[in-house]
Amino acid sequence: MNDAHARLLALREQLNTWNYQYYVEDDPSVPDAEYDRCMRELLALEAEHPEWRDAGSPSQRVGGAPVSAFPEVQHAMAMLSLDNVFSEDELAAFEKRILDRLGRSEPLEFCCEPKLDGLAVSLVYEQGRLVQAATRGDGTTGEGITENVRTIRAVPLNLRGEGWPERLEVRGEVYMPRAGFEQMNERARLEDGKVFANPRNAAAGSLRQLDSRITASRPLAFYCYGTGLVEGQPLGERHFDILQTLKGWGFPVSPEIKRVSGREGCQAYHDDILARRDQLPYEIDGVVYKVDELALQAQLGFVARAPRWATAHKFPAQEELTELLNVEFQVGRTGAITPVAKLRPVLVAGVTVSNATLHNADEIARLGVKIGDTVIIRRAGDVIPQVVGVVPERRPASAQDITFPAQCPVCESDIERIEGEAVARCTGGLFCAAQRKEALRHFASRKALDIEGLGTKLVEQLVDNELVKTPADLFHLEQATLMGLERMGEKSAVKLLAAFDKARTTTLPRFLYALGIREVGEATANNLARHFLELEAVMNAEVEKLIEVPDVGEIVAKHIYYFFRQTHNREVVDALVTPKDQGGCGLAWPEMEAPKADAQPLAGQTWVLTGTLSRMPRNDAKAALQALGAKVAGSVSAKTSVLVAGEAAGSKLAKAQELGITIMDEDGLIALLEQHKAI
Ligand SMILES: NC(=O)c1ccc[n+]([C@@H]2O[C@H](COP(=O)([O-])OP(=O)(O)OC[C@H]3O[C@@H](n4cnc5c(N)ncnc54)[C@H](O)[C@@H]3O)[C@@H](O)[C@H]2O)c1
Ligand SMILES: [Zn+2]
Repeated sequence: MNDAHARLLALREQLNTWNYQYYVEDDPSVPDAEYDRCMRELLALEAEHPEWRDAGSPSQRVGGAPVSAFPEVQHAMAMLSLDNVFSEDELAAFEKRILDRLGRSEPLEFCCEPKLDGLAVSLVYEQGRLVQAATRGDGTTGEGITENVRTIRAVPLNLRGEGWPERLEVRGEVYMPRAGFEQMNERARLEDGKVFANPRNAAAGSLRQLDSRITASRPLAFYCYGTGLVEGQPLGERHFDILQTLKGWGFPVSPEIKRVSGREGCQAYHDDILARRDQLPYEIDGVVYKVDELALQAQLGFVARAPRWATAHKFPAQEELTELLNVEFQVGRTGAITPVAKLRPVLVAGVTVSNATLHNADEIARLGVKIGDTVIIRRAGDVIPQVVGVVPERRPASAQDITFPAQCPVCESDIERIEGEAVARCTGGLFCAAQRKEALRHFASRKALDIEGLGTKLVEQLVDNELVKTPADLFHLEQATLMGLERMGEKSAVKLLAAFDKARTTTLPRFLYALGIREVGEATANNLARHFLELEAVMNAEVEKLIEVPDVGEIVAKHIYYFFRQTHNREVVDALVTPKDQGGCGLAWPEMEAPKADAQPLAGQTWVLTGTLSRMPRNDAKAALQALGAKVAGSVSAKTSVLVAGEAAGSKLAKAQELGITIMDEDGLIALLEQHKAI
C-alpha cells in the first residue's frame, strides 16, 4: 500500500463519518466547503487510479442510511444527488460532455433553478391527495415522514384544478426561510434550546422529528422542482413546462426559475442569482441547470449517483474553517461588551474574514470554544460573520480557555453582568470613551438637561476633536473653541453657551435621568429623587435601600449601585455639581421637599397585589399605594406587610395565609385608598 492509497482510504473513512453526522444526525462537524474539498480530492484519486474504484465508496453513493425510527419507504424511482461545477470552465466542460454524448453542436435549452439549501423530499399523491412523504435516504430507501410533512403549510394536501394523474410523485426541497431560522435560534438561545448552525441543519432537524407537533412549530417551507414516477401520460415534454403545470395544481414553484439557451445563458443566470443571493429570503448554495427536453434527458441517462443531464453550479461557501487566534472584547456605545473572535484570515462567501462575533459569554460556553481551536465561521446575508461551531478533533494541546474580563478594556470600570441577562456591560457610562457620544447625546436630550443646539452632529464633532470627554467638559467650552468647529458661527456659539448656562439650573430628577444609568428612565429617576431627596443619598445607597424605591427592582438597583461605585463616574458627577467659583460646572437644582408624614401613611410597608381586581386596574391600585409611600412587590415573603387578594387569588394567597400576613380584599383596599384620598 502506498501513500496515495492510504490517503484514499482515509478520505473514504472521513467522508463516511461526515455523511453519518450530516444525513443521520443532522449535526455536521465540518462545513460543506471542507467536505467538498475532501470529496474532490477523493474523486481525483479515483480518477487517477481506476483500479481502486469501489461501488461502496462515498463518491458513488447518495446521502445516508435511513433511520429505523421512521418507516422505510422504497422509492419507485431512485432519488439521486447532483454533480457539481465550481467555475465557468467546469460549466463549459459540463456542456461539452452533454453535446458530445448527444452528437450535437448547437446550444441546448436549460431550465435554471436556485439550489435551495434544505432537504429533498418525495411526495406521493393518489387521486389528488397526499398519501406519502419520504426523505431521500440513501436514494433507494427513504424515511416515511408523512405526518411531519403534512404540517408544512406550503405542501398541498389536496391538489387543485384537474388533469392530474391517478398517482403522481412530486419532488422538491423542504427549507427554512432565513427570518424564521434567525427567530428560532434567538428563542432557543434564550430558552436554552437547540441552536442550529445554519438553516439547512435546522430544516433537516425539524423535518426528521419523531413528534410531528415539533415539526409543526418550526417555520418550514417548500419548493417543488421536479417529479418522480408519474402514472399514465407524461406531464409534458419539457421540464420547465411541467413545473408550470405543477404550479397550476397548487405546488409552490420558485419564481426564480428560468429557461435559457446554452452555457452562456446558464452563466448569466448564475451571475444574476449570485448578485442577489443576500436579498433572497432563503439560503441557496448555488443554482441548478437541467436539460429542458425530457427526450434528451432520457438519452443522457444517469451515472452512479447523479443524472448526466443536470448539474449544480455551486456558490462560494458561506461557512469556512479557520483558526481562532485570540478573543478581544469590544465595548458598544451603550456599554455592552461583545467578545470578538480574531481569526486567521479566511475567504468566506467571497470576502476575507478576520473578525467574527462570539455574541456573549453564554454563547462561548455553549460552543465550548477555546483559543487555538479550529472554528466554523459563517457569513450569510447582511448578518456579521459569526463563529457557529468548533471542530473538537482539531483542538491543539495548547488551546486556552477564553476568560471574560472583569474590567472594561476601554476605561477599566467594572463590568457588570446581571444574572439572567446574557449581555455584560461596562458600568463607566459617564467616563468610558466607547460610550462617550451616546452618553453626551443622552445628557443633552430634551427630557434630560435639554441643552438646545447640542445635537448628534455637534456631539460627534466635539468628541472626534477631543474637545469633550465627559458631560462636565461641556460646561468649560469657550466661545473661541466652539467657533473653530464646522458650521459654527459667532451667533450659534453664543447661543450654545447660553443653552449650557440655562441647563445649569435643573431638577434632581432630570439630573439623575441625564446620567444615563442603565434602565433608569424618567419615571425611575423621579422616584429616586422623591425617595432620597438628595443626590448624595442616591449615590451612597446600598442595593437594599435602593430596592425600597417604588418600581426599583433588584436589577435596576444593581445598575444604580454599580454605576455610583465607579470612581470615574463619581468624579464626573462631582465636577458637574461643584459650584463654578470652586472650578466646577455649577449644576444646581431646587431642594426636594420631603413629603409630609401624613401624606405617606404606608411608608416602610411592602404590599403585594394578587388575583383579579374588578373595580380598578391593577396598575392604578399599585400607583395609588406607591403614592401613599408603600412599596409594591411581586412576590410574598416574610417582609410582606399586606396582601391584597382579588378574585381567583392562588398560590400567593396560600403563602400569605401560611406566613400569617394581613390579607385584604378589594373592598378593603378601596376603602383604605378613599380614606387617604388616594383615589
Ligand atoms: N458538512 C458535512 O459534513 C457534509 C456531509 C455530507 C454532505 N454535505 C454537503 O452535501 C452535499 C452533498 O449532498 P447531496 O448529495 O444532497 O447533494 P447536493 O446537495 O449538492 O445536491 C443534490 C440536492 O440538491 C437539492 N436541490 C435543491 N434545489 C434543487 C433543484 N432545483 N433541483 C434539484 N435538486 C435540488 C436536492 O435536495 C438534492 O437532493 C455536499 O456537497 C456537501 O456540501 C456536507
Ligand atoms: Zn468602559
